Amino acid sequence: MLEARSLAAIRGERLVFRDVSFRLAAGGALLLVGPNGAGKSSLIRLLAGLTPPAAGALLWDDQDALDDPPLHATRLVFVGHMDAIKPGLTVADNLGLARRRSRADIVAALATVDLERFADLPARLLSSGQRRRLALSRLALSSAPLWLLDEPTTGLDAASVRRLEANFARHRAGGGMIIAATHLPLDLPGSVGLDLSRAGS
Ligand SMILES: Nc1ncnc2c1ncn2[C@@H]1O[C@H](COP(=O)(O)OP(=O)(O)OP(=O)(O)O)[C@@H](O)[C@H]1O
Repeated sequence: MLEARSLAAIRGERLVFRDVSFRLAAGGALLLVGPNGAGKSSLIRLLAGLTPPAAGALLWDDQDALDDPPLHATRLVFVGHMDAIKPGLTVADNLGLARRRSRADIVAALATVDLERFADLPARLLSSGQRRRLALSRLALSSAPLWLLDEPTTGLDAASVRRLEANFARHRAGGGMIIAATHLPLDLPGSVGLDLSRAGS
């Protein structure tokens, strides 16, 4: 169970949001919405433990989640909208970079986003939507329960969005949790919406 209690974020000198509270149980999904600048990315970074909250608390199974940042990092995968892809490496080597992975695991992860036939292509040759899919294939390499996704479907074609939605459904069926910020329609059945335009000062 992930629980946010009255979280607030300050970026620069500005209070971006305050009093953001929610609970997310195993299998749950939370959709962050709100206009540009409402603080969706700021909240995701905070939930990922990348920036501290200005106020409030984040709990994991009733314990302070941010007390032990390395432990919190093992609970989640964060796919931000900067794709963090090394253009000089092949598609497969981009996935094997952080930890040694077997070729079979890498190809299986690429297959979740229909990129396996591009495994040996330099990543710089991918289109922007394919780069996005490569970033999203990292989800399949992790067993972390919490997926934090910033604009996951930007630049994706309709078939890729549907494939991603199926991946989301599988993750949730196995007890995983999803928090996604998006401006685009995303089919996350039973998800809860959190509108950050109502959480400003
Ligand atoms: N590093 C930073 N330093 C100062 N201000 C920042 C920083 N990052 C973000 N901000 C400000 O924080 C506010 C919230 O930004 P954030 O990126 O969280 O919004 P968002 O809801 O994700 O927007 P978008 O829909 O455009 O992606 C904005 O006013 C932005 O200018």
